Amino acid sequence: MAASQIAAGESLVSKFTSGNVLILCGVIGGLYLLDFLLTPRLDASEPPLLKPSIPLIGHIIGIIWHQTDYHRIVHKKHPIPIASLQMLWGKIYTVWDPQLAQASLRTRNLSFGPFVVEFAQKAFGLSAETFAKITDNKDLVPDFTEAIHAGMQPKCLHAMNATALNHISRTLDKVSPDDEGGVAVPNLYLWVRDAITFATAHSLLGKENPFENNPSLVEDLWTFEGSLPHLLTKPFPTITVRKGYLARNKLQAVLGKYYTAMHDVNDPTVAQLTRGRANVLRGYGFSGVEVAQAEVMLPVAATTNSVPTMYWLICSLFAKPALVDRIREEVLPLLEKGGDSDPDVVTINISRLERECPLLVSCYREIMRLFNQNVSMRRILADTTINDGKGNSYLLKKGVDVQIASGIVHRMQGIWGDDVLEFNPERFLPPTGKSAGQVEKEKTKKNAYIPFGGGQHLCPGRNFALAEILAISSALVVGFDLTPIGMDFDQMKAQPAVLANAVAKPANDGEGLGIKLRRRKGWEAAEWRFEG
Ligand code: HEM
Repeated sequence: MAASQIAAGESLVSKFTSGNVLILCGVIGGLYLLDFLLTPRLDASEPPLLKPSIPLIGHIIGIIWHQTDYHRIVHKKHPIPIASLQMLWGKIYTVWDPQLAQASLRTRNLSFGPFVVEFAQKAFGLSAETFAKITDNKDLVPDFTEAIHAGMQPKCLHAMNATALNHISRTLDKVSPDDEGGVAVPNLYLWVRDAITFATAHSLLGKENPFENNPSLVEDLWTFEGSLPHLLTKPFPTITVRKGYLARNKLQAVLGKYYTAMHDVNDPTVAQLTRGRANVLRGYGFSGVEVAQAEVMLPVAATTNSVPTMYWLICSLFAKPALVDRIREEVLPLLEKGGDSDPDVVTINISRLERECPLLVSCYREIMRLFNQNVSMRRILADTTINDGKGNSYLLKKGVDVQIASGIVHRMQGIWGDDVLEFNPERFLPPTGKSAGQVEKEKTKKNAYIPFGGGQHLCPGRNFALAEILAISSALVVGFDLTPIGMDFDQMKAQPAVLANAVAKPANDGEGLGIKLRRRKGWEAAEWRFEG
């Protein structure tokens, strides 16, 4: 290349570069000017404003990028009880103090309803006509919420639990007593995921449930679940979220046939939760196909958090053989052998597990504390003042959104102690002392424990999840030896939870950790059954 050509090229590059630098400076300068002009003016009693490091858009980028973990990042930098985060020229409030979190969750002036509506259109791809049935009928969301609560009354809940768990017992019964070497499960997470998803779909949708004869739907369900954050945020989802979009379509199509055939109405094995929700939608003019479009979310809501919780509990228990021994001791007296006049049938009473196995329950709650990073969203319907019980109050203004992050309060060292980041199986054992100091400490912990949200939208499935997880883990602890394959039980890393889930999943869908599942001596022929 001639020297003149090189010189011409260099000058072009330097012109181009200096041009770019000028544009960049202009953009940054413009952003700062806009930021100065557009910074929201706050009332003195509103939560303090935290401006983003990139003017106007820094917090938005942070939340999209880091999802639920963004709260930890900001709170670490600004360890204050509550804040206003600037988002463009508006703001959201974010609550980090346990008492303020409880106050925000409890007041009816802060509502989840508007998010349900906004979420529905994008997540389910509803037509304008179907969406209008939701927005034109102001009572639809409250009626739907009421149907959820009615469907989770103790009698309905017991029926759901019994169906789900007896379905799971089929998975356990499949482990052959003759197979002394044990059954190799290549991926523990996928094994737990599939067993719980099938069982839950069966208990929700009854014997006609489409998953029964079409196991590939489980994969579709989790593909759809994993793509929810993208369906909500990305433009042109038919192209940009192709796999999730197709999986959702497939699920909606099979469920469309299910609801059009009115199985939810006519099959007595369908859960009241499913029937009640569909009944509300039909009452507002939804066709079977439209019910299916919205109700594609039900099996997702019922599994998305239970599955990883079950997984982390198994990993944390079986990483500590001495702990497994102690829990075994706790569970053994509750088992009844010889049900159904069959000496091999072993029955576990689920309600007794909760009452009589404090260590197992403590482990479950500890897993929930450690792996739950739920962010509850609320919109403020009227100006509201909340206080922290220590003399500080904050004004929350109508129309602003609030985020309440459990991942922060669950990991506050001042509340949980120096081992806050470790799995302490005994942390939630019933307190032994009753001194004023201990009572106060327990109260603080109770306020700082919000894995299921709270108030009107407190998770209605929490008792279903508790029963399901305690029952499966007790059968595993008593009847089986689990030996890790690949890595050890305590080596699996969690990926940060995305905003659509409360509980963190294992990295790479748990790849790298399998198990050898073997029946324990003395329990070779056991057939596991569960009752309410
Ligand atoms: C370990 C398991 C579970 C966890 C950690 C969990 C967590 C949550 C959380 C944090 C919320 C939002 C609460 C709020 O914003 O205040 C929620 C809502 C909900 N959950 Fe769960 N959940 C679990 C299991 C289940 C199960 C098994 C079901 C169904 C059988 C279920 C059904 C629902 C429904 C329908 C809602 C929406 C309630 C409403 O809008 O009023 N969840 N869950």
